[in-house]
Amino acid sequence: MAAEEVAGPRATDARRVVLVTGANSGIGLALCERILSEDNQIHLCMACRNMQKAEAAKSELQLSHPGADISLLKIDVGNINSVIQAAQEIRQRYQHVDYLYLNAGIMLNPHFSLKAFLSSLLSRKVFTMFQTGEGLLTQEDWLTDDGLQQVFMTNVFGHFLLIRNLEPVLGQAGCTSQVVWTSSSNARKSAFNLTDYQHSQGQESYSSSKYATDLLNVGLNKHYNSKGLFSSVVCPGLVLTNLTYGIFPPVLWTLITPIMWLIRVFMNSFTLSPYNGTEALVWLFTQKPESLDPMVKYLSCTSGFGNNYVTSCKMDVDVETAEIFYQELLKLEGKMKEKSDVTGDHS
Ligand SMILES: NC(=O)C1=CN([C@@H]2O[C@H](COP(=O)(O)OP(=O)(O)OC[C@H]3O[C@@H](n4cnc5c(N)ncnc54)[C@H](OP(=O)(O)O)[C@@H]3O)[C@@H](O)[C@H]2O)C=CC1
Ligand SMILES: CC(C)=CCC[C@@H](C)[C@H]1CC[C@H]2C3=C(CC[C@]12C)[C@@]1(C)CCC(=O)[C@@H](C)[C@@H]1CC3
Repeated sequence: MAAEEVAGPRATDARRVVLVTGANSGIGLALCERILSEDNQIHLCMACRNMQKAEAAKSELQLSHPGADISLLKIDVGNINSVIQAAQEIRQRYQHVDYLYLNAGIMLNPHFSLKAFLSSLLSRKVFTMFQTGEGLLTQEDWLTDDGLQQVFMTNVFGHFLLIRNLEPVLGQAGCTSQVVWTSSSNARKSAFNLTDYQHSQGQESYSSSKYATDLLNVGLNKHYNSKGLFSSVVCPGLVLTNLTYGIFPPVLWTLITPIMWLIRVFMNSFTLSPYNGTEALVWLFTQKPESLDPMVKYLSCTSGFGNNYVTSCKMDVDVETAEIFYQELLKLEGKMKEKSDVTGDHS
């Protein structure tokens, strides 16, 4: 194992540990950069699935923050064994994880509906459409090797398993931990179904997974606040990253950038750059977790003049549904554990 992989704060070390999933690009990488600027005394753990990309991102950060204490961790949140192994590694490395940014996420092969776009453009729904993307996108989805829906596994369940397996290092007496999910304003109740929470039937797996994230946030706060673990959800706004380059190619986004700057005069959700998009995530880093509202989503916003700020909006979730969903996830966790025990798959 490389020296940097065993490095990390020990029992006597007062440095705060910040772990970010999907840290090698887009919002995750910008978040790492901004958190190091906020506090250069932290220990940053970049949790990524591709170690080559992770090394490149780490080198980039060390150029802008020489001397920063950064380590890498391999995790594929779309794979159960990888999550369990990564959690084991984290428990060995750290006594306590102070911030857990659950940011890795995917939208598989999105299809844009020009017809829906044009009809919304001429309707009263135009603002909602630009803010949430509602009705404009459908996506594909497929099964993982574990037999779960890929988008659900990556965006929701892999991260849930990570939290469950990190219990010993999250939220200890007198020492809280904060979990921050990169959710989305694209989360929609009507795209989510408790009887098909993996979204195997529909074509809006992304909306469904982000709504599931919002529900899970409520469930986690209910079950873990008393243990010192606090969870929040954030929407970074529309940000140009590899995720949005799956909708249109970069050149097309570049061509419509002046239009998007114009839209931003009327809509604060067009944050556009990863730096702007991380505003709410960085703001949460500076907040007392006990003061946060589990029923709201924190939104990164950028004004027409390019100033960043944070707002919040009440989520369309109810505690009963959140609890039922939470129990479903526990059942699924048990089922997957049983399956791996039966197959003897402990790799
Ligand atoms: N861009 C936007 O407008 C918005 C994005 N978001 C959310 O922000 C988050 C970050 O996305 P964004 O920065 O835009 O997109 P990027 O594609 O740039 O970043 C996604 C990150 O997640 C990683 N990732 C994907 N799948 C896995 C996996 N199975 N295991 C581990 N890591 C994985 C990617 O790694 P790799 O490089 O190896 O693929 C990458 O580092 C996502 O959760 C997304 O849903 C929310 C609202 C708006
Ligand atoms: C700006 C112009 C003239 C055209 C772009 C139209 C759409 C491609 C665009 C409008 C609103 C966008 C949007 C998203 C993707 C691209 C749009 C649909 C998201 C769904 C991307 C991922 C998210 O998580 C959401 C927060 C975004 C919401 C807005």
